[in-house]
Amino acid sequence: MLESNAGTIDQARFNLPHSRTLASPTITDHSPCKMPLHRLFFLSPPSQPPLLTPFVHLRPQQKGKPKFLHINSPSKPPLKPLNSIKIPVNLQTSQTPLFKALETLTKIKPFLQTNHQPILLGWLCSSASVFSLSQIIPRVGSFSSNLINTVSISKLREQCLLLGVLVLVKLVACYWQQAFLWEASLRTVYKMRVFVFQKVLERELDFFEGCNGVSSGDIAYRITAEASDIADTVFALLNTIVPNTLQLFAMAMQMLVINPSLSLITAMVIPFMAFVIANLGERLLKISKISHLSIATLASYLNEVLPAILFVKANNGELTERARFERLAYTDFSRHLAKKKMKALIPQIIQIIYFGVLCMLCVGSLVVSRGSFDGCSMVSFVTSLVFLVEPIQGVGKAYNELKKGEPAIERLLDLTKMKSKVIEKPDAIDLSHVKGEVKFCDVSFKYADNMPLVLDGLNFTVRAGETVALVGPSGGGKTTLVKLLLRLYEPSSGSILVDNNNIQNIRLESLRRHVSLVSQDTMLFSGTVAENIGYRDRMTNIDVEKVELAARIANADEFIRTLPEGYRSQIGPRGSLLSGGQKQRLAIARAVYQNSSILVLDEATSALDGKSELLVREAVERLMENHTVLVIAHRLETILTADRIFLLENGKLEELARSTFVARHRDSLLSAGAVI
Ligand SMILES: Nc1ncnc2c1ncn2[C@@H]1O[C@H](COP(=O)(O)OP(=O)(O)OP(=O)(O)O)[C@@H](O)[C@H]1O
Repeated sequence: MLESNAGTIDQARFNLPHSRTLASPTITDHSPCKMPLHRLFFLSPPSQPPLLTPFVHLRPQQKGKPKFLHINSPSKPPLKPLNSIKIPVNLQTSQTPLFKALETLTKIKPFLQTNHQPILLGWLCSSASVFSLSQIIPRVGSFSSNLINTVSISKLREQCLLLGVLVLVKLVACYWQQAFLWEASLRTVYKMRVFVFQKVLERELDFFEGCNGVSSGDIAYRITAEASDIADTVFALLNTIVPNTLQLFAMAMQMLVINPSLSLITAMVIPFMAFVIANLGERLLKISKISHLSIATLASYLNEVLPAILFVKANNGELTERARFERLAYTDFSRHLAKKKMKALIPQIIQIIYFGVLCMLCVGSLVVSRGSFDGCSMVSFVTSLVFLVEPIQGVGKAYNELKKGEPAIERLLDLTKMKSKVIEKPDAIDLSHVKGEVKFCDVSFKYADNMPLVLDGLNFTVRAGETVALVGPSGGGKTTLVKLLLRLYEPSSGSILVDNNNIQNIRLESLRRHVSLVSQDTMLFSGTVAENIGYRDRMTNIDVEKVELAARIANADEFIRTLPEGYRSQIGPRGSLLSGGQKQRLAIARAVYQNSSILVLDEATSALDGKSELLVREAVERLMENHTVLVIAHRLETILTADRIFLLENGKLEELARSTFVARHRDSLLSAGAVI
C-alpha cells in the first residue's frame, strides 16, 4: 500500500476487469475531484500478474467527486492492449486506524440503532457492575488490614457480608451486561443479514452470472460465516465503548486517590500499550482480509462442485476434485494459521507489558512511598491496577476484533453497494389483467460494452392467445430474449411491450406475475410437493384445491398420490427425490397454478422415456391452452404445433412458414441437437 497523507484522499482504488491489461497507463481526463487525489494504484485480478505502472498523479484542486477516470495506454502493451478504458472509481480516504474504525462503526450504525434498548440496558448493568467494583476495592484493602490487626469477629463478619453482597451484585450485573450486549450484537447481525439478502435478491441477473458477478458460494459465505464474525466484533465494541471506559475511569480515580505519583508512573505505560495494540491490530487486519478471501473461495468451490456430484462421479472426477479441494484447503489452512498465530501473539505481548508494569510498580512503590504507603493502600492500589489493566486489555481485544471484523463488514455490505441496472420507476403501473400480446420493437442487446450483440434489432409480435415457436442454433440468443421479456436485463436499445405497455413502465412484480417461465432446468426447492406447486402463494396461503387441480392438469396427480405423504411429501433438495419426468410435471403444475396469461416454455433437451415423455407432452399441451405461449422449441413436434415459427440466428430473427421449415432447417436443427 502507499503511504498516506492524513486528511486527504490520496488513493483511488478499483479492480480492473478480468482479461484487461493496461501498459503504462496515464490519466488524460477525469471528472472534478473534491479533495487532493495524489495517487492511483491498480489491483490486478487474481488471475493476472501484478500490475503495471502503479502511480498516476492527478491534479488536486478541483471540486466534486470523480465518478469515472479515462485511462489511456500510450505504449504498446505486451499483452492484448486496451487503449482506453472508463472505470468507475472507488475512492478511499487516507485513514488513520482510528478513522477507519469509526468509519466501520458508521457503516453498521443504522443496524445498531434499531437495537438501542438492549444496548442501553447492557450499559446500565455495566454501570452497576463498575459501581460495585469501585465499592469492593477500598473494602478489600481495609478488610485485609483488619484481618492482620485482628479486629472483632462481628465487625469482620459484617465487612465480609457486605463484600459478599457487592461481589454478588457485580457478578449478576456483569452477567446481564453480557447477555444484553450479545442480544444487541446478534440482533444487529440478524438485521444486517436480512437487509443484505433482500438487496442481493433485488440485484439484476448480471450480478450473479456476469463476468464480474459474485459466485453464489461467496455470497453464501459472506451472509453466513462472515456475518457471524461481525457479531463478535459488534459485541467487543459495545462491551468496550461504555463498560471498559467506565471501569478504566473508575479504577484510574481509585489509584489517583490512593497514590497520585504511582498512578502517573502507571499512566505513562498506557500510550505504549495502545501503540503496540494498534500496530498489531493493523497486521491482524491484513491477515484477516486474506483469510476471508481464501475461505470464501473454498465455499464457492464446494457450492459449485457438490451440486454437480453426479457429473463428477460419472466422469471419474473424484481425484481431480480432491486435488483441487486439497489445494484450496491448504491455502485456507496456511492463511488461517497465520491469523490464529497473530491472534495468539497479541495477548502474550499484552501480558508481557502487563507483568512489566506490575514489576515496575512494586519497585516504584518501594521507592516512591518510602514507608508512607501502608499495606491497606497497597492492596487497594494493586487491586485497582489489576482491574485497570482488564479494560485496557478489553480495548485491545475490541480493536483486534474490529480489525478482524472490518473486512467481513466491508464484504457483506459490498453486496448492497451497486445499484441494480433494472430499476422500477416510481410511477410504474400494476396490470391487473393481461390479454397477452407481446411486441419486440427494434430490440438489440449485448451483455457488456465490450461484447458482441446477442440480439440485433429484433422486431416481432406475438398476438394474444398465439403459440410461437422460437428455434435456432445453440447460443443464438433464445434464452437471452426470454430474460429481456422478464426484465432480468434491460435491452441495449429498443423496447418490449406487453398489451402495448412498455415493460419498463410496469411494476416488476406485476410483469412477472403475468409472465410465467418453465425453464429447461426445473427449479424445485426443498419442501413439500404442495409448497413447490403453490410457490407463488408460499408466503400467504396455498390453495390446496388449486394445487390438486394444477397437478391433475400437469399429469402429476397420479404419482404424487403414490408418495408416502401425498402432497405433503418432502421432495428433497432441488427435488432430488423425484425422477426427471416427475420434476418436469411438477414444474408444469406450478405454471398452471400461477395461471399467467403469457407462458414462456424453454423445452427440455434431455429425452425422457416414452411414457414419461407422453405424460409431459400432454401436460405441456394442456398448459398451453388459452395462453400466449413463447416456446423455445427443440423438438420437431413442438415446432410444428406452433401457430408461427421464428428462427433466431446470429442475433437476427426471421419468420418461417411451417411448410418450408423442415426442408430448410433440418440440417441446422439436427446440428443444434434438436430431436427431429
Ligand atoms: N450472463 C452472460 N454473460 C455474457 N454472455 C452471455 C451470458 N449469458 C449468455 N451469454 C452469451 O449470449 C449468447 C446467447 O446465449 P443464450 O443462452 O441466449 O443462447 P440460447 O439460444 O438460449 O442457447 P441454447 O439453445 O444453447 O440454450 C451466447 O453466446 C452466450 O455465450
